[in-house]
Amino acid sequence: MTDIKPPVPAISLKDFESRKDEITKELLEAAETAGFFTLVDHGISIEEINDQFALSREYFNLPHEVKAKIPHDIRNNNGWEYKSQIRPSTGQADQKESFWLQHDSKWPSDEDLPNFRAGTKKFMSKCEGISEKILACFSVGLGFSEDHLIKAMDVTAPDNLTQLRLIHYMASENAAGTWRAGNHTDVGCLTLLFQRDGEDGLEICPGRESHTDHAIGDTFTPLPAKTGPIVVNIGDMLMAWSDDRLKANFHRVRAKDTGKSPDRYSIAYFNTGRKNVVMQGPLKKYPPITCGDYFLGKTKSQFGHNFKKNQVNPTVGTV
Ligand SMILES: O=C(O)CCC(=O)C(=O)O
Ligand SMILES: [Fe+2]
Repeated sequence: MTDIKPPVPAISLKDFESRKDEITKELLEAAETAGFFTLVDHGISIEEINDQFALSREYFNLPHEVKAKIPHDIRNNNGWEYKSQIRPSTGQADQKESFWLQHDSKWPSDEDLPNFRAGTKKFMSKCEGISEKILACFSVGLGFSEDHLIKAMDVTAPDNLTQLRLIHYMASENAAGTWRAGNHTDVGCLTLLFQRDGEDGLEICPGRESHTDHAIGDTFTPLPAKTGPIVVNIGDMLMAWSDDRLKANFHRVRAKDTGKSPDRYSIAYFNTGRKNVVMQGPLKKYPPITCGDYFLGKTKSQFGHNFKKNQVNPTVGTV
């Protein structure tokens, strides 16, 4: 098998403190162009990643009635959803199930799923540590104080909106005409995505950013799935917050048009500004808006509430 080189830069976080300036440069360059990069030497071991995927698989293997004890709640976007997310770009439900979590959201009991809560929270903390490093670099790069974006996404604050999302795309056959995840940009600030060897399907579209349209008909490039490197991308909120300097680019997940596609599991950690924090870029390109208004407005449109195809957010771009 040929080893396909990922079409985005791999950025090492090794010796972060002493190499911060150099890393900041690399992160900015990637975020201002592809809007995607991978992180290596980030401090989460392959074993820790595999352990979290094992917990995720155990969760999705539960009977539907058990998962339905914590249904997706549009008010806070937490809980379990099954084939219910409609992307404005496709008008169809994504062929997947997912479980959205926050530290203080509803969790499956230890009787239903032993060790899930403790293990997953530990994983979330690891994601927080990595996110803080990247957010510190972006803060400085954008001309804010180093802790500007970190404070705005502080997961210990009661109004925090940052979430972990476990995702399971079911195995399929001859999937032409369906989408595992239709073209979209992420709503929040900074997404950390974990994938597993052999479970390809993610495709990205550098140069096609959220404030244009849905990238329909554009050429997407596969980003092969690998256990270890973290795929990172910029979301709409950080694009607006940076006066469009950092790009929230389109991506999607596909199964094979013909033949079998195995199950795909992915884990996304979505850093999002806190509900009551007012976001505005250093150049004030857009009017100030609270992260809560921005985020909930966009999220609702994807779960059948206030859904309008090609809806345009008055502040910035498409949803
Ligand atoms: O599963 C993936 O690889 C991508 C998921 C994604 O893009 C999302 O949930 O926003
Ligand atoms: Fe996404």
